[in-house]
Amino acid sequence: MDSETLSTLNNNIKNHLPVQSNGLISAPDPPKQPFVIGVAGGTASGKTTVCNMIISQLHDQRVVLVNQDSFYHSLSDDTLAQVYDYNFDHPDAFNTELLLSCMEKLKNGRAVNITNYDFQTHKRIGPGWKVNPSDIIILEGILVLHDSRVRDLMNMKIFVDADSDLRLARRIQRDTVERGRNIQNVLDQYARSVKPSFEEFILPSKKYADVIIPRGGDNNVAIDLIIQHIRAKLGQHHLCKLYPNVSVIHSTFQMRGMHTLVRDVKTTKHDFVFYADRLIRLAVEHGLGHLPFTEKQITTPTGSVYPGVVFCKRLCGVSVIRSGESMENALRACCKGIKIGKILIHGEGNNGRQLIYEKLPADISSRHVLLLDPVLASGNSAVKAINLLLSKGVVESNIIFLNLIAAPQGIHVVCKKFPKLKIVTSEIDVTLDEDLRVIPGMGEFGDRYFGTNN
Ligand SMILES: Nc1ncnc2c1ncn2[C@@H]1O[C@H](COP(=O)(O)OP(=O)(O)O)[C@@H](O)[C@H]1O
Ligand SMILES: Nc1ccn([C@@H]2O[C@H](COP(=O)(O)O)[C@@H](O)[C@H]2O)c(=O)n1
Ligand SMILES: [Mg+2]
Repeated sequence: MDSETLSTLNNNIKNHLPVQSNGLISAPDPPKQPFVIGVAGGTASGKTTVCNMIISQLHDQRVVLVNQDSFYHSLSDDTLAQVYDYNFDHPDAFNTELLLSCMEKLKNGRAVNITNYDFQTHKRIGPGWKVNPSDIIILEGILVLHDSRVRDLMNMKIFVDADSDLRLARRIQRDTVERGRNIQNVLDQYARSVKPSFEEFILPSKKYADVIIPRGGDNNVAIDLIIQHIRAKLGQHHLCKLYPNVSVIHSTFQMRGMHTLVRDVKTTKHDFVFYADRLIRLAVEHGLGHLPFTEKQITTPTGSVYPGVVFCKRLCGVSVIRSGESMENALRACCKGIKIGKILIHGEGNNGRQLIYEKLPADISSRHVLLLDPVLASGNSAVKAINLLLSKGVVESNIIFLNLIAAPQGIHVVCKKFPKLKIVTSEIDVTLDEDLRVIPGMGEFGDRYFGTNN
C-alpha cells in the first residue's frame, strides 16, 4: 500500500470516529446486536414445539422466531413430477444464501420479509410476513447448525434430542394430519432420505450445540433454564439501549463457564481466584479497548507500512478497597508501570457512605481513570468514589468503571448521575435482594478472593 492510499484510508477511518480536542480518537462503540439462538434437531424432535413454548412463556414482543422451512427452495414443475425422489433433508434443499442475507439484515437492525412455506405444494408462498429486528432472534430448523456461516451468526446453539422411534411415530401422526401425506408416503420418505440425511448432516451438527435438550418439549427444566437465560439477555439489551455507555463483554460459553465456577458457592478459594483472575483480565482488556488512541504508521520487517495506533499513555487505575484490589494485578500486567490509586469507602445498606481513605496520583486530573470494583450493587459506593474522582478534576468521560457483575439498580444509579462515564462489565445480574446483595451474584467477593470468609 503506498503512503497516499494509506493516508486516505486513515482519513476515512478518522472521519467516521469521534476525534477529541487533543487529537485523540475515541474508540467506537460496537452496535448493540440482537442475541441469536439456533434450535436444531431431527425431524419431529419437538423443535417447533420447544420454540413455541419458549415464545409463549416469554410473552415478549422483543423475541422473534424464524423457521428454516421458510428458506426451502420452491420446487419447479419438473422436480414436482418426481417429488418422491427429492431429498428435503439435504442442505441443498435450502436457499442458505437467502437465509444468511435475511439474518444479516435482522442482526443489523433492518426488517425483512419472510415467506411462508407450504409442505403440501412444496412451494414458498407469498406475500410472506414482515419480521422486525428484535432483541432476540430464534432460528429453528433441522439444519441450522450444519453450515458454519449460519452457526457463526448464533450466540447460543441448541439441539433438541428425541428418540428416533418416537420421532418417526410423531412424524407419521403430524404429516398425515397437517402435511397432507399418507402413512406409506411418510415411511418411504423416511427410509429413503430423512433417516440417511439425519445421520449424515443433522446428527453430526449436534456437536456444535451449547445446550442439548433431551426429550424436547417434555423437558420443562431445560426449557425453564433457556427462558431464564433469554430473560437475562432481554434485561441486558434494555439497559444497554437505555444507557449507550454501558458495555457488556460479548458472552461466550467460556465466559459463562468461568462465571458458573466463580458464582458457585462450592468453588474452592483456589479455583475462585483462578477463574476470577481470568474474568478480571478480560474485563481489563475490554476496558482498555474503550480508551482513545492516536494513529501511528510503522514499518514492518518486510518493509511494508502498517497503519497502526498508539495506546493512550496518560492512564491510571483506582481500586475501591478491598475487592477492587483484586483487579490491580491484571491492570499492571496489561499496562506496564501504571500508577494505581486507592479509595476506601465505608457504610452499608442505603445509609450514607463515608470516604475513609484515599491515595490518588497527584496528576490524576489529566489522566484517564480505570475505576476497579468487581461488583456494582446499589451504586452507592460507586457514586461516592466517582464524586471523589470528579472533585480531583478527573473528566467524567475519562472514567471507565470496570466490574465483573453489575446489578441493574446500580447501573441506573451510576448512569443517571454520570451519563458520560463508561461502565464495562462482564455480566448484568437480575436484581438486588433486600440486603442490597446482587442476585444471583457471587457472594462477598473480597472475602472469597482473599480467603477471609469462614
Ligand atoms: N413432548 C411432546 N409430547 C407429545 N407430542 C409432541 C411433543 N413434542 C412434539 N410433539 C408433537 O410431535 C410432532 C412433531 O413436533 P414438532 O414440534 O413439530 O417437531 P419438529 O419441529 O422438530 O419437527 C407435532 O405433531 C407435535 O405436536
Ligand atoms: N416439502 C417438504 C419440505 C420438508 N419436508 C420435511 O420436513 C422436515 C423438516 O420439518 P420439521 O418440522 O420436521 O423439522 C424434513 O425432515 C423434511 O423431510 C417435507 O416432507 N416436505
Ligand atoms: Mg418444525
